[in-house]
Amino acid sequence: MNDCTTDQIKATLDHGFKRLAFPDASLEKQYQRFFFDHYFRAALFPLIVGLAFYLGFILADSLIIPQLLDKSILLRSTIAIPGALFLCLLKWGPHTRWQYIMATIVLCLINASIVFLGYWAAKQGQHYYQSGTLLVIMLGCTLARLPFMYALISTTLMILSYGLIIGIPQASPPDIFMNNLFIFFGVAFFGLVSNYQVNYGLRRSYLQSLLLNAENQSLYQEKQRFEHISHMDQLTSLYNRRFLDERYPELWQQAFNDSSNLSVLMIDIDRFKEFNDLAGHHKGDEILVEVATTLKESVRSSTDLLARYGGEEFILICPNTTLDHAMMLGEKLRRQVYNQTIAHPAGGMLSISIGVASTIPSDLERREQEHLQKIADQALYQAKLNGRNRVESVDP
Ligand SMILES: Nc1nc2c(ncn2[C@@H]2O[C@H](COP(=O)(O)OP(=O)(O)OP(=O)(O)O)[C@@H](O)[C@H]2O)c(=O)[nH]1
Repeated sequence: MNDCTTDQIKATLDHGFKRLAFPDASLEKQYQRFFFDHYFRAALFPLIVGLAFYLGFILADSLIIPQLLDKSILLRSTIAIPGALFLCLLKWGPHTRWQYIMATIVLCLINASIVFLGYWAAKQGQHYYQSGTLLVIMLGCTLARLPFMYALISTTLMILSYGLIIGIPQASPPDIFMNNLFIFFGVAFFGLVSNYQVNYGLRRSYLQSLLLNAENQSLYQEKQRFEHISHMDQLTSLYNRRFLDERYPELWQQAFNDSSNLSVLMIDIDRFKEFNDLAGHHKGDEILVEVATTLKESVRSSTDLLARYGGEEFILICPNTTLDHAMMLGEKLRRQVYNQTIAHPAGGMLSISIGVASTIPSDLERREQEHLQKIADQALYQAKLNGRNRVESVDP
């Protein structure tokens, strides 16, 4: 993206721009690059066909001016062959204004060769060739896809060369010359107006596409933000139950594929009702956040999934973790919370109880997945029965 803000782009679109240039220099530079890569370079194929067409006129030369055929073949191939080679080089060449200058020179040389042929033919009494300039003017203004300034320069040079080569030596009768000149001016005017309009429209479309991109990007970011919010528990900033329900089957599937252990730890704050009753709900909320933060800091966030299961209960899913390791982790978490030495208003320190279950998934049944959580819940119940502030497990 450029340094230009969407507001600046909107302002440029609303107020327009003068002389086919954006007021912002970096935007202008970026557009120039876009124009060259996606518009100017894309004109190569029709231009090469145009050159082949120009070369094909040797056939007409053999009928109209057979006595000048040698000259025509030499002239046309000296211009068409290097011209085509140059156009091919454009395809891979870097973006510099020399590319436009060279394209302008090729167009002017084509025109000059036609005017010279016209000059020689006029000496033989033939004036058909002079209208060839019309085609080249149109080519320069439209198909060549030149920026307006280059189209203007090439068109001016083409008309000038016609005047110098045919007009001054009076190769054609004055009425034919004047008639042609008049038509060339008319065609140049229409061609240049259309070139200007196309270039202006192209710039507007470019700005609109930038705006659209920026809007799409901000919509995408908003979507990501909403998705993130919808997956988070507002109070504790842990994942919520909805995210757990989405992610748990994926972790199960992964463990099933790898034939590895998946462990579930159900974590519950002990005597929390009493805590709330004695210290107040607000203080209870603060403690919930504190415990959640301690748990979060103690687990591997890259692989383990820690979520608020509901109320004062948390769940930790650990992929690739055996029951022994899960028990050790549970013990570590229990100690971390206890060592925080949060005083319980009813006496003693605040603690947590943890129920652990682990299995290597043998199928993908939803019932099986829920079963592992139920077992961990039973283990938690067991920990409460055995006096709280403990870690218990039950074999699934
Ligand atoms: N402050 C606060 N309390 C909550 C929140 N969610 C649930 N609780 C409370 O947590 C308490 C849970 O109590 P119980 O399920 O009876 O369990 P307990 O008192 O912790 O007892 P044991 O689990 O047996 O140790 C209830 O009083 C709920 O109101 C919350 O978001 N904030």
